[in-house]
Amino acid sequence: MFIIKSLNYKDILQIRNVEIHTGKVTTLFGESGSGKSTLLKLLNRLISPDQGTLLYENKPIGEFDPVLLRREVVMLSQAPAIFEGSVRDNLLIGLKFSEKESVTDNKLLKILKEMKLKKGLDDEADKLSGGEKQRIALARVLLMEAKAYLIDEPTSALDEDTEKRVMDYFIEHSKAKSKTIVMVTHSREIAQRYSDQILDMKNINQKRSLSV
Ligand SMILES: Nc1ncnc2c1ncn2[C@@H]1O[C@H](COP(=O)(O)OP(=O)(O)OP(=O)(O)O)[C@@H](O)[C@H]1O
Repeated sequence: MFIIKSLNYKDILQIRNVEIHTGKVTTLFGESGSGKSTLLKLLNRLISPDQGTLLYENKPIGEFDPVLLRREVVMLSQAPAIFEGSVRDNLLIGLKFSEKESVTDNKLLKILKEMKLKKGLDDEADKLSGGEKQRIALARVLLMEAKAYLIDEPTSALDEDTEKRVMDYFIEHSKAKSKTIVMVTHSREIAQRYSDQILDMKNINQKRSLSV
């Protein structure tokens, strides 16, 4: 799905050769500041490389319309965006952005259950806890049925048990539909449990690894 060669972004990231495969889980693992979020932003065309090759579906990513690209390659950033309004509004907003058909309350209730969220669809979203907001954001992304999900520490605010249940569902559901996942985590256990490929950011970022 993505091919990266000799990529350079400012003094932050240098990647010689990385391939991110369709339908697989690729995990970016590494110390704080190693460029994990920067790589996700490159894959979503929020920023562009200074040098090198970044292909999406075998075409330079710069040739894609950014809005259309972001409907296919959906990013969930570290601090989940929660808007004023109800839980329902917040779940459906991704579908609106993608200009996709809305879904029934039953489907929304089912996904809340899978996310282990005991909240009603009419509850106010900005009153939710940090971990609840993360799960709403994750559910919103899942509902979009995009081709790829770029998820940046999506469960960092959850307790271990809830994190495992939510991630089990997210990964199983996505894999069953051949979605591509690129995720950032600081948890070695999460990385090992779910990944088809783990990119050690110290190693792909050669400049940093040489200086270590
Ligand atoms: N636009 C920018 N201009 C200059 N420096 C930046 C920019 N964006 C990020 N950086 C720096 O690049 C480095 C990598 O940032 P990034 O957010 O990608 O790291 P990370 O691996 O995701 O870190 P964390 O695990 O702490 O979230 C950091 O030192 C950060 O301060």
